[in-house]
Amino acid sequence: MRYVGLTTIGGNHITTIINVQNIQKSFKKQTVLKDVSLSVTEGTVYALLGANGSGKTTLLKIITGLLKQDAGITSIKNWDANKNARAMQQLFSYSAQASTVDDILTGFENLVLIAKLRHIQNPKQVANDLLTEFKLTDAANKRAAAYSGGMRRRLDLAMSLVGNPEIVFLDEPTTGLDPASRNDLWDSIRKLKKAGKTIFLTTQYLKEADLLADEIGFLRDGEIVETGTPAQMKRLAGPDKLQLSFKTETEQLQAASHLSGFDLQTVNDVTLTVKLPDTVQTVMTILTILQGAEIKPDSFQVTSPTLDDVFMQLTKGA
Ligand SMILES: Nc1ncnc2c1ncn2[C@@H]1O[C@H](COP(=O)(O)OP(=O)(O)OP(=O)(O)O)[C@@H](O)[C@H]1O
Repeated sequence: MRYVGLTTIGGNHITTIINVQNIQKSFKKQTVLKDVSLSVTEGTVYALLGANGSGKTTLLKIITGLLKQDAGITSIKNWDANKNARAMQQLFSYSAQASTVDDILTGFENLVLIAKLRHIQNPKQVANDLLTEFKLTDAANKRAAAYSGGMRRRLDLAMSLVGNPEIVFLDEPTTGLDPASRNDLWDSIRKLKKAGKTIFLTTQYLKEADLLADEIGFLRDGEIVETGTPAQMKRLAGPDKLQLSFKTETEQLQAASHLSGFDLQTVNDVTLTVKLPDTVQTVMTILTILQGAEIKPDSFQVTSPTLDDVFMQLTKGA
């Protein structure tokens, strides 16, 4: 087996498994990808973060050989998508935004069908194992049409794992899911990583990238404008904030004077925000100070930086 970019750090081999160099792609006159380069290390999770229409799906399709680039090179384990498509496709699964689940079939039948199409031995056993793994055993014999959005996405992911691929590509795996289903899917993705798989996912959610990824690439205006670990990205976006609302302006002013040692901003006559260098600890300290001063906020909430905040930071830096 050939590898790209094999290096050794402290006795451990670090292997670049996905390599993308200077990719360009336009649709007619619209340039979608100007010049995209990235690499993904074997056994890690890479999150490609970007807004609607930034070109995430286009890049994913190019890396997986579903779409041809205008210029540049991509490879998976040194197989070039345009020259070695068949060999390369054995290595990965691709879970697109549009589900491949067949509504007329049950969850079990969907999995068996895929296993048979891929000439997997013992398709029923494979289907049952995946149903267990993705907590779908109780719904195994229900038609997929009756599945919730979260169950359907889990089934879709299970189907993509038939054949045990080394690399899993997921295009916006949790878009449209409710928070509970999103959490379930995140758990499934973490398990895949623990099982040693390399995962390349696209997302619009900074939080998703933060929770799952080892490395994040931020795609904007056809380029990766920032790359880094979740911690580095979050530093770029700024800290969490505590928003405190009071019943009266007097209370707000009193609170502000007691909290003068913090990084405060006045939103309006009754609302303050406080930057939180260490979210939990700082919130506890602030509430303790207010309690000591007998000032009770009318309401409070912690907000985390959003993709918009990262955008704003990156725009500032541009
Ligand atoms: N086959 C195509 N023909 C013409 N334009 C296309 C085609 N595929 C994508 N585009 C355009 O390329 C741009 C990027 O689309 P893409 O689907 O890659 O973005 P995305 O970041 O995945 O967006 P989303 O988060 O909405 O899925 C969009 O403006 C889209 O309309």
